[in-house]
Amino acid sequence: MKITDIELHAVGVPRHTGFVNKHVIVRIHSDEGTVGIGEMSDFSHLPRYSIDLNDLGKGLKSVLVGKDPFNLMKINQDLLDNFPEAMYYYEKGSFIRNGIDNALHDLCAKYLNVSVSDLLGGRVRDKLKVCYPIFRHRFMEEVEENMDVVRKRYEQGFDVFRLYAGKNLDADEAFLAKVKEEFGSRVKIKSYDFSHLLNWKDALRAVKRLSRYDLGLEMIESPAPRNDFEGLYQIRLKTDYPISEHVWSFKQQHEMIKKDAVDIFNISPIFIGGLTSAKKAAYAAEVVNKECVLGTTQELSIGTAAMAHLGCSLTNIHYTSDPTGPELYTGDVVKNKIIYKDGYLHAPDKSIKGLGVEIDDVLLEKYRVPDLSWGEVTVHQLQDRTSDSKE
Ligand SMILES: O=C(O)C(=O)C[C@@H](O)[C@H](O)C(=O)O
Ligand SMILES: [Mg+2]
Ligand SMILES: [Mg+2]
Repeated sequence: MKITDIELHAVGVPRHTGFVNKHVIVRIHSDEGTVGIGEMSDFSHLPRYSIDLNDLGKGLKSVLVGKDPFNLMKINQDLLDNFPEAMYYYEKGSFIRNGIDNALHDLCAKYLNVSVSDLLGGRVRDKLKVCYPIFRHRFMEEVEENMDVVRKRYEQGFDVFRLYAGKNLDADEAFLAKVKEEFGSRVKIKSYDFSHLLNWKDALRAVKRLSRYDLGLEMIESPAPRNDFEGLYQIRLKTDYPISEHVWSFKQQHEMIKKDAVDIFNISPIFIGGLTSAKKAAYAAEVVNKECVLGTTQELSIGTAAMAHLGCSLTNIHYTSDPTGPELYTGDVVKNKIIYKDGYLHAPDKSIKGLGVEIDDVLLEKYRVPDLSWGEVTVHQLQDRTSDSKE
């Protein structure tokens, strides 16, 4: 089989917070007539430049057209040559590689008439426990807004949440106290995510203060600046809570392994550049006896389906994971959205070939945007995924 063409479609999908995220939906065509779909998720992260999709399409065609899609390892090497990994969390080249790699998995699985799960080593589970994100408080009045989010999502079946913390500890503390008072042990807050905003000592002080409201805390995420391996190591020695960090490059993961800087690797195909690379990162974690959680950039259903297949194939996931994108957005671009029930992300049925989701062309047109250009957004909005313009 040979790749014959690549399609890239930019879409802008609003979240329930009003924040609009731009993604690129991928189609990879082959000379067998089989078409693979993928998703370059959430370009709406800093740095504040945008990619010209016409130029990107030409570049990807020059790399991929004529190649056998089953040569996944070689194609991933070629993609890395063209879109090298960087020591940066939101490297857009990783998003590009991810969209191509998950589309190639869809294409190959469809050609073999199997599920993507069968290309990833099969399943150890059919669903993943996940948590709903509570975005960062900047102002005290956001506490009640976030309590409403917990109430609404609890009614929907989510009983585990994660808190982005550290900008307004008074508000964080007030929120946790309210959750404990109103929900008791019915709701769990599985992590405080400091998003690399604090140095490790400030994060440690915040952990000591907020863990007075330990509502089932599983981990502390990103409690030091990006690539501060010493800082992760220091806080890891000084708190009983497991430390987790996102994996955004193999060099970074290697440094964290050498430093013994974390307990948990937070692995998302989007940040490491695809399912193929995410498997490598998860297996490296297993080799050094570290746990993984499936992270997220908050993908649409195509990207989330790829992550569900991956997460259900991994043996070293025992904490609550994060992919809830289809529940955060007001829309999607597929005919059959990913299913969440009782706080679990359900992987697509293995009897459905490929990723198990199908593009809805009407919705694709509904959400289509001309490019990945930036609108008027503030750093606060970008960091906390909100349309609220209070500064
Ligand atoms: O765990 C994290 O860190 C995130 O989920 C980062 C968020 O910014 C995510 O990428 C989002 O877009 O909500
Ligand atoms: Mg995080
Ligand atoms: Mg994101």
